[in-house]
Amino acid sequence: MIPNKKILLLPGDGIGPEVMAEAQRVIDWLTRAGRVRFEIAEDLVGGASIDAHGRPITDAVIARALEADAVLFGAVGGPQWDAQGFDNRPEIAILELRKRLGLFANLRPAPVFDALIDASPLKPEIVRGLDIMIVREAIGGIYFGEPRGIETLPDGGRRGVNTEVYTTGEIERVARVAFELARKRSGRVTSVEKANVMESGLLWRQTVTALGAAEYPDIHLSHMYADNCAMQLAKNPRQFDVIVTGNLFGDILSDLASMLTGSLGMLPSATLGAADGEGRRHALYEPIHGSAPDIAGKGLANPLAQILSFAMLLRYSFDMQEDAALVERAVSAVLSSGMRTADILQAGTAKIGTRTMGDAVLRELDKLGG
Ligand SMILES: NC(=O)c1ccc[n+]([C@@H]2O[C@H](COP(=O)([O-])OP(=O)(O)OC[C@H]3O[C@@H](n4cnc5c(N)ncnc54)[C@H](O)[C@@H]3O)[C@@H](O)[C@H]2O)c1
Ligand SMILES: CC(C)[C@H](C(=O)O)[C@@H](O)C(=O)O
Ligand SMILES: [Mg+2]
Repeated sequence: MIPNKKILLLPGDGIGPEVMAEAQRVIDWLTRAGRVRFEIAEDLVGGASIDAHGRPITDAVIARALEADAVLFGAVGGPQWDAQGFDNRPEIAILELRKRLGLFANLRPAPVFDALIDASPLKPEIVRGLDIMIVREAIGGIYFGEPRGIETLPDGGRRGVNTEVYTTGEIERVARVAFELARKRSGRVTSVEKANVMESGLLWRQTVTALGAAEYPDIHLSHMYADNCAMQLAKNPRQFDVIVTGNLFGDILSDLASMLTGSLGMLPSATLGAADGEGRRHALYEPIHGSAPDIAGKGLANPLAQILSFAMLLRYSFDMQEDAALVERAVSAVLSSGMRTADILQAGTAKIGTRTMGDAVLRELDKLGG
């Protein structure tokens, strides 16, 4: 008998548990409908783990994540843990998970739902049908490069150091993910760096160019400096399909891209490792937003990025395309019915909270697939 797939839920802090609860209800709905049978476990990360264990993530949680077929992550962080110090901050949990699971490719799709065209700050004709995919390198670059740290100088001043490092191997493996995705989409990749200023950016450009020429001559590859890319995303996002970029630029550009779709509360992500000989790979799914301390505990958070992250989990980890599409269609239908959390509020729509949005998704699931 095929064993049940194991999913580890890591809700985290702030709005993390609030939005995870709604994703969990979607999992429960699919289970009741007889469509899935998962073994679900849950554990602590971030500030919640600091409170319980003194550390943002324990070895036991890393071991459970390594053993799981997929991890669904909420968000970590919050001002109440600032006093912990930099080396014990909640954010270490997600960085450590990505690193220890070898999750080098962070896929951040930014599709514009038809119902949210008016929620975008850009004109309807610019955002209608827009569907950008940012592929962000997730375990290298300036986030992890050495040397790093803060040191005291002889004159009593201090020096903060971080180092951007990329090897050709790290660049090639994430670029390959972008090229492969582009083959199934429009056949266009834009590679983004600062090759005009940084040696790591120059190596990035040379490596992506060489890989494209050698293995992906059918893909139209272009290059752009990261600062220009930020401007072009706000001005003319239709020129982009797949964007591939490093860790820091990908973090910033995906938050920017989220606003084209109406809200940061809408964007899911998948962070994938390399497949082994049997096609098995580690994977973690999470919204791109954080723990939103300003609205945490108020029941106001938009749970759709978390629910759509679960849909990505079904798609990428379990190849359950129909179930993933069902969840995405339910989200789309909810938006078409005018339901809006405060972050995507538009003229003429009424504000609802996290739970009511979750209820609405379940109702649409009943209608579409019950
Ligand atoms: N992967 C993660 O766990 C992750 C990601 C980003 C930030 N963080 C952490 O989260 C904390 C807060 O960071 P921040 O304020 O810069 O970014 P944030 O993404 O938490 O919030 C930015 C703004 O967007 C709003 N927002 C975010 N998600 C929302 C949602 N689902 N529904 C409605 N509104 C939403 C917030 O209310 C806030 O105004 C920090 O500790 C940060 O390090 C964690
Ligand atoms: C919390 C932080 C470490 C994280 C990142 O910078 O990768 C977040 O901003 C994200 O986008 O997932
Ligand atoms: Mg971010």
